[in-house]
Amino acid sequence: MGKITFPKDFIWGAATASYQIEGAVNQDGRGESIWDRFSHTPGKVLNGDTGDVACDHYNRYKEDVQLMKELGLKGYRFSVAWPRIYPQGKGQVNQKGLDFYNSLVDELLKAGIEPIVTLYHWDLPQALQDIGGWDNRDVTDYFADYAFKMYDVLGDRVKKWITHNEPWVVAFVGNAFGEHAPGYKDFALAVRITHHLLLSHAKAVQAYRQSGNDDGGQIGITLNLTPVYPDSDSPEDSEAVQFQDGFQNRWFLDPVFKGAYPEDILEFYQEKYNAPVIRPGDMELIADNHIDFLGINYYTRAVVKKGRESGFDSVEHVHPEGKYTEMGWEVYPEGLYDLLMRIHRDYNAPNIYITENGAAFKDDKVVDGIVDDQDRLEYLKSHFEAAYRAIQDGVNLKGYYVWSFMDNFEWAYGYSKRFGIVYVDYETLKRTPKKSALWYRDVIADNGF
Ligand SMILES: CO[C@H](O)c1c[n+]2c([nH]1)[C@H](O)[C@@H](O)[C@H](O)[C@H]2CO
Repeated sequence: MGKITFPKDFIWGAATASYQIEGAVNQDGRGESIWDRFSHTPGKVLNGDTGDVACDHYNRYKEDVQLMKELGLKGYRFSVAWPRIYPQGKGQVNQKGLDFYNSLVDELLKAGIEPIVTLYHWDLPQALQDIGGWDNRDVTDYFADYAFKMYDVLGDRVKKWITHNEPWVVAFVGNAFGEHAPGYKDFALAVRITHHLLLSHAKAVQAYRQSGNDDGGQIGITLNLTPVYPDSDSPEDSEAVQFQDGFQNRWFLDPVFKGAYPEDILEFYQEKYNAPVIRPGDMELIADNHIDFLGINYYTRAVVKKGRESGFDSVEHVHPEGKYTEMGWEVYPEGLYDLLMRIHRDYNAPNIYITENGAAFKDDKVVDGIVDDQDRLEYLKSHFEAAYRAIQDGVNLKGYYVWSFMDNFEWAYGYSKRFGIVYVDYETLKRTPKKSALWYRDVIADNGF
């Protein structure tokens, strides 16, 4: 592909999340989160790593924003730690927590960087988990109250909001697979939680419309969407694709855009798990609170075939020959094009932002003190090209936030996986742009490559 130039005002950014970078977990009145509890539980996180210090962004944010400015970032996606605002999840507000995010937003605006704020990126206040967490329907109201507080405090300057980051991961990885906080292995619980997450999303959108701070503002949700391909053209493999696409993608896309769960998956869940628990009015609330944009986190595709067991959910993942990242995820930029075109075609999405895309690689080659992450540079370049093709074919893609601005706490993998375009030395906490960051700086300056 020759030189490409993205649309004027395309937002080139980078993304992070509170628990993964902030550290300072006991500073300035922050309450405990489910990730504090989970990471401090032996055996849950590789090497016993925790987010206690992470990148110490809470104390180094001015330095980090300065580095973002030097790289020329147009946008920065970060999340608010709910336990910094409401240490008990509700009730007493922690002013020092509000002060931090107020100051961070001011630093970003001074640097000419537009903030896009995620309200929930997995660090639920432990006090709410102690009363059932997302399985307790009351938590949907506590989330809306927390959201309203953030709109009130930051809404005059923050004009792009994301209610949830990846409700599928929150529900299933944390409550069905047991690999994330709070660590349950109960599929029916996970299905119930998906409904409460979507309900809380709708209530947070409603709160935004009522906040009086939504003038010129936009609110959306970020979904981890994975295009699914069949291993063969057999009817069995097509059925496996139908389930996997429904389980991972349509279960969230349909309610958000069409106000109803996909019939095939709903029927399957009701029969097998007697879930979700939907009250009268719930679907109308979800249907009536439209989003202004969809955030898409894209990393890789899925290739599936019918599994050995019987049943709609009998799916086996296939791993084709090709290049893989350190997470074992196939490098498949075409999947981003196919996904964007599908969302455009099937859901007529309003504005779309890629709210996360990036890769973990070994980062073990250093030239003149700079990590020579050519593999990450090429990963990003090929995905930018796929995004560009989608824009040329009519997709309303308005921005791209690379995951991640800097190396950080990679959940159950701890600090063993590096996604950053900026290298973090965890001994000294020194930040050093990698080759990919210096290349990205030029892409941003030229609005293309
Ligand atoms: C299939 O990947 C998921 O969509 C996904 C990947 N990632 C995510 N979601 C999370 O939003 C980030 O907090 C992770 O650090 C990041 C890298 O693992």
